[in-house]
Amino acid sequence: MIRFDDVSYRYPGGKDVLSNVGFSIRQGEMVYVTGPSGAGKTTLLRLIAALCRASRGQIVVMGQNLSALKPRRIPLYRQHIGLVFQNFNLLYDRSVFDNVALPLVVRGYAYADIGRRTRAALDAVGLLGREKSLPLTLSGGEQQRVGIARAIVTKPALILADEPTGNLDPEMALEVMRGFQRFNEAGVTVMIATHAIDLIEALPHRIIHLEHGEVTDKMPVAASRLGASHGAR
Ligand SMILES: Nc1ncnc2c1ncn2[C@@H]1O[C@H](COP(=O)(O)OP(=O)(O)OP(=O)(O)O)[C@@H](O)[C@H]1O
Repeated sequence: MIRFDDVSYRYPGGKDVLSNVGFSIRQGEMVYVTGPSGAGKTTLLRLIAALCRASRGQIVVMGQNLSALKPRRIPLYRQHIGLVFQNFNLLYDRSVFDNVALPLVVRGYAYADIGRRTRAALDAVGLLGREKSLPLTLSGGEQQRVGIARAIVTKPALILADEPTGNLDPEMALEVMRGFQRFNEAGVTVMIATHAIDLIEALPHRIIHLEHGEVTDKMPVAASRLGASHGAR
């Protein structure tokens, strides 16, 4: 589904923020990208979403070599990807329904299809009853679930989520992570950049851990376990 071969990336005028990164992800996998602030997690997801282009190396996603992807083909490529952001990126003067329906409207779906698909996406995140609400009348966890419904409404093969629980309390964060798990169980490949090591320890996971822009075997340790080992001493 995703293959990185010796990929490096530098922002214009800067130094490498990703260096010689290599990994592959099979269709249907659920992968967390971890690492300290500035390690390159967001950059990695941006490369997969074709929001930027590798400076060196090769990235192949869903059979598409991204270095060879023509700019005019990028919107079509992105139709297969659902993007979820930390700050929800909702339109606050539009209803929950309108927010979720937006990708379908942009893509010119028929009116009846828009209603059916939007309600199915809202149902999948447990928000069917809130379609007429404005986002600000929802809790943080519910707003993030609106963002997730919008990301899945086009039935993407791949979901990329950048720190999706960063603005949520632990209970809501777990609920959101479990939602991603359910989509993964339905066959969607999911990749989530997160600091929330404690949270993902409780969930089935594969981790790609970054340090200073490099993939490393050195795994993060949950704060809860650090506490336990201090207690044992
Ligand atoms: N637009 C930009 N121009 C120049 N440098 C950038 C830009 N965006 C990010 N960087 C740098 O690239 C490095 C990796 O940033 P990135 O946002 O990918 O890290 P991250 O692991 O997602 O961090 P965080 O957990 O804080 O979100 C950082 O050193 C950052 O300062």
